[in-house]
Amino acid sequence: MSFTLPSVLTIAGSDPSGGAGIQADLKTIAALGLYGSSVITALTAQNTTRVYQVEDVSILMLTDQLEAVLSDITPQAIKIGMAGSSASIKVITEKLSKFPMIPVVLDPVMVSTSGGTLFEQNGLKDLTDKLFPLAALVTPNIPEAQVLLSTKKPLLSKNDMEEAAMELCKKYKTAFLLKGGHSSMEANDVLCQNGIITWFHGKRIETSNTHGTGCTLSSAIACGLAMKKGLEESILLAKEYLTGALMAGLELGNGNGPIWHGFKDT
Ligand SMILES: Nc1ncnc2c1ncn2[C@@H]1O[C@H](COP(=O)(O)OP(=O)(O)OP(=O)(O)O)[C@@H](O)[C@H]1O
Ligand SMILES: Cc1ncc(CO)c(N)n1
Repeated sequence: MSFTLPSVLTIAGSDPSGGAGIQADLKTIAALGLYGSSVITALTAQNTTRVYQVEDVSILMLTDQLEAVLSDITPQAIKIGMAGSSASIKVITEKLSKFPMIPVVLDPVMVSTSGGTLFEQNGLKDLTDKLFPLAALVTPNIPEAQVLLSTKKPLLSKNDMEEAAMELCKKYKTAFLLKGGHSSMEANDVLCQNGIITWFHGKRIETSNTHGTGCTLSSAIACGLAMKKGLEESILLAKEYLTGALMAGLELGNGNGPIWHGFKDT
């Protein structure tokens, strides 16, 4: 008996400790029952405690990876995480613009949970000018939203988050899910789509093992879109999966540990 599966492509950086980046994305996609392919933008040497080193793959290698995957196992949705340099962003934009019908979820990764820099700010203009217009959804956390809005305002209250999501939506003319993991409230995320605000409520789980939560959420949303679910339903399902993976209570590593992507099977 043969079968096929919807496929999700992740374009992101590698995390050798397995909790974030490409590794988190592929685990999420497999756990949700879809086929995952991956294009690596950068290698990182990191673990749950810190980022040791970051090295972009060559532009030629990035180009060939994108061509190899897109010409063969064309995905039904794409997640972009750590985008790499301005030059990488240009290649990704050029290749993806040939597939305008594939929905893109863009996680504008800037800093790791452990505090390491994963994106050079001089690439910011290319990220926002070139990649944002390709995205069906952009998923910043609170510090990333502050950078994108050029503000130091704390964005801690419900009202602050709603206003920031609205401003992001207006400024960059696409949908934004502002994630509340870094707020002092429950783990609530706010969506602004076409000027309409929708909240996604999540219970805050008392843990410091949150390495890769953002990567997991964005790739899970891409899975929903690949299954032809609407944006709101995809976010709801992604939050539910992420909450389960956090609640599983995995303890690994000496820092902000990973979550358990395989919790559904145990
Ligand atoms: N302690 C927690 N309990 C429940 N949900 C959480 C917790 N921390 C974060 N989340 C959820 O995880 C998702 C990612 O949010 P967060 O703001 O932490 O993103 P991030 O900083 O990009 O993640 P990452 O750690 O991968 O860089 C959001 O849906 C957020 O609500
Ligand atoms: C490769 C990579 N992408 C994203 C993040 C953000 O969690 C990380 N720590 N590492």
